[in-house]
Amino acid sequence: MTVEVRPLADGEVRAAHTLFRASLHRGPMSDEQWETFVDSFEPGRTHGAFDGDRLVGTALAWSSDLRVPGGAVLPMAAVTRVGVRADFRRRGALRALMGVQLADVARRGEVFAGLHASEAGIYGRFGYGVATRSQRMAAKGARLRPGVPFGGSVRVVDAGDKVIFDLYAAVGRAGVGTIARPAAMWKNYERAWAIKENLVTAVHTGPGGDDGFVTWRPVESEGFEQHVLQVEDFVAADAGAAYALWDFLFSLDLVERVRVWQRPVDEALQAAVVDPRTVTVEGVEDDLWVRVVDVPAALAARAYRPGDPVVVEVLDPLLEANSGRYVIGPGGAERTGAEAAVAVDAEVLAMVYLGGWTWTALAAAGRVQVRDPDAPAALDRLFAVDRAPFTGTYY
Ligand SMILES: CC(=O)SCCNC(=O)CCNC(=O)[C@H](O)C(C)(C)COP(=O)(O)OP(=O)(O)OC[C@H]1O[C@@H](n2cnc3c(N)ncnc32)[C@H](O)[C@@H]1OP(=O)(O)O
Repeated sequence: MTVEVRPLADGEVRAAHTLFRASLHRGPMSDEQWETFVDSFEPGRTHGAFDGDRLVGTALAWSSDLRVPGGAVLPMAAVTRVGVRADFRRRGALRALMGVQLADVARRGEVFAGLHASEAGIYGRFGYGVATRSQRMAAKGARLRPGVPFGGSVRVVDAGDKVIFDLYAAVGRAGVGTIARPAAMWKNYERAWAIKENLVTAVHTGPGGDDGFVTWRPVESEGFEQHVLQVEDFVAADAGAAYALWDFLFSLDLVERVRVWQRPVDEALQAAVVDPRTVTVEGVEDDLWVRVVDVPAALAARAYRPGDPVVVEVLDPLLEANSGRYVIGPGGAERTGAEAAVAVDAEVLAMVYLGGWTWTALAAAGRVQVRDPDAPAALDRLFAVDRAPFTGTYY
């Protein structure tokens, strides 16, 4: 038995979406819901896996991009809606989908693929690694300390106001690890507005104009006096805008707790509040899983800090063109015939690429083959970044 994978025609996409929803134990969309969703597929980028003429699995991609250390922005396929029929699991449908999809991403000249994983055990085998992480936080009775630098004003905008679409592109992309949000990604907002979900958005205006926004769903916890604000989206151009939005959230009436599930791991909210115990870090979790699809292009595009050059061998049996040795130094990276000081697979390369993990830590964990014991520390000097990489866009 072989599974065949091909791009789906527009008329086949609804069946694929129903299959994907079933893989998450959800029922099909109503016609009304589908109306608001149908154009969230990029033509030619939804793949189907077939057993004969029966659709057994699906995966899609959107055209996005990724900011890398040094500031370059490189094309990235945002992969999502991956699912296989319950009665066809563990028969190679996902493997076939991943193979065809990654080849398609490479053919399109996209340097990366990126996804959010439902389970952490799935995607490493296909060369995806945890490139950015985020912290999940809850605040109860929190107040910012006097002296936390922020200002400006916050306004609540009407449901359906698309001001945040352009605002994200204008102010949300400064950090390493941030990605473009193609129109299809905003469909979740449009769908929530269309079916009148209680999704509230507030925008911060700083000295230079609008520079951040936060979106939340209020959930009643114990009576109307005690709501939990579940923050879904939190975008800020800088720390001043972020603290102004935190201050606004903390100040709202009839709120028992504010929960935010994705903030940068190096945001020091506990140090910015009067009582650090009013803010709980509930977990540090994988954010974006990245697959480096074009290793020479990716290595050449990011910036490196001063230090001695190091030769790294990349082992990538799935995308064999990436395999080989690269000399990496302050001036850039290129292929070399010289002997390698370390060797890594595609998953580990993705983990260190944006600076979210150090080479020394991954070497200590047995994830880097070390041939020269000085090499991991030398690579840490080259790959160092100022801020922890953070994506903060869930899709
Ligand atoms: C980006 C996103 O959309 S994330 C959402 C992913 N989808 C889901 O979680 C929905 C529920 N799950 C499913 O639909 C399926 O079980 C999938 C997509 C996770 C896997 O599909 P399958 O067709 O069963 O995978 P396939 O048979 O190709 O397995 C390939 C390999 O992955 C492994 N694998 C598959 N699923 C899992 C899992 N959940 N955890 C760990 N390993 C897994 C298999 O054991 C196999 O390993 P091997 O290469 O060492 O033999």
